[in-house]
Amino acid sequence: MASTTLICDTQPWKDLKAHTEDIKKTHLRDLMNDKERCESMMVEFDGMFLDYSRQCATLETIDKLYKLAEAASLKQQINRMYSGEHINSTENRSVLHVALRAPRDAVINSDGKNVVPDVWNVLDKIKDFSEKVRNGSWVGATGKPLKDVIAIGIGGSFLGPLFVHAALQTDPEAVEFAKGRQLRFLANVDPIDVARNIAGLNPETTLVVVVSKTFTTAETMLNARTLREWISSALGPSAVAKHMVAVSTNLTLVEKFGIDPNNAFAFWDWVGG
Ligand SMILES: O=P(O)(O)OC[C@H]1O[C@](O)(CO)[C@@H](O)[C@@H]1O
Repeated sequence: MASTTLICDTQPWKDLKAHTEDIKKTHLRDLMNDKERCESMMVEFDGMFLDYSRQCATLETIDKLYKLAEAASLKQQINRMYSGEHINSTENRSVLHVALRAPRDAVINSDGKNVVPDVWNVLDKIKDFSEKVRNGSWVGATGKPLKDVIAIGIGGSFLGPLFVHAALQTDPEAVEFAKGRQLRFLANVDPIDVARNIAGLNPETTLVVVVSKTFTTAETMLNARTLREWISSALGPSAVAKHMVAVSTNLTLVEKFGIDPNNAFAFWDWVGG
């Protein structure tokens, strides 16, 4: 059973709080002169290098943080997450975004079912579709390859894709593949933003991706309907199946909206919205 003690009432919290007052008296420049400290605050794993030595923290701080993690039962909580327990108590569900990046042979259960094979089915489907768009074998209603993408979504359904986009902007291979293509984000209901998003784009060569966990979010659905109209008024209603795809947990609503279920990329309740 979960502890009812608030973390701020524990001794490790109080120790850390007192320690922060001490550390404020030391300038970062002096901390950086401590070679042992700096070397201990750099780690490398699998080609990734993390240097957290430029924080106002000493080895004693790290020790106190570990003690706090122990008091919070951090390891046990991580294990509960990985084993699919309903740790999101307000929504009574598992929290398994880790399953989205698990290897094919991993076993991660939610409500008694290994979710990893479903994840890989969708990842393979996304790869297959995006490769067709990239190599031009997926064509729009008038037979032209799709070169530009508008991503509709708000909140996490906007920030997640934006994060990946920002990260890849400095990757030379991604930059090369993105040449001649535009990716735009439509993340609010300001009509000026819609106008700005579609300015200079041709519906014949544009793909619209609607990202919404629920597929009911008012702002997202309004923007999705506006762009559905943009496409169908230019190319006819049947063009929607070629020019709009969705990422959602609610495949019933996706289909009702007019998006081909074959071009709907599912995810699950246990992914945070
Ligand atoms: O992905 P959805 O269901 O469209 O929701 C978008 C956003 O709206 C919220 O539900 C509420 O702002 C966020 O949690 C979420 O990121």
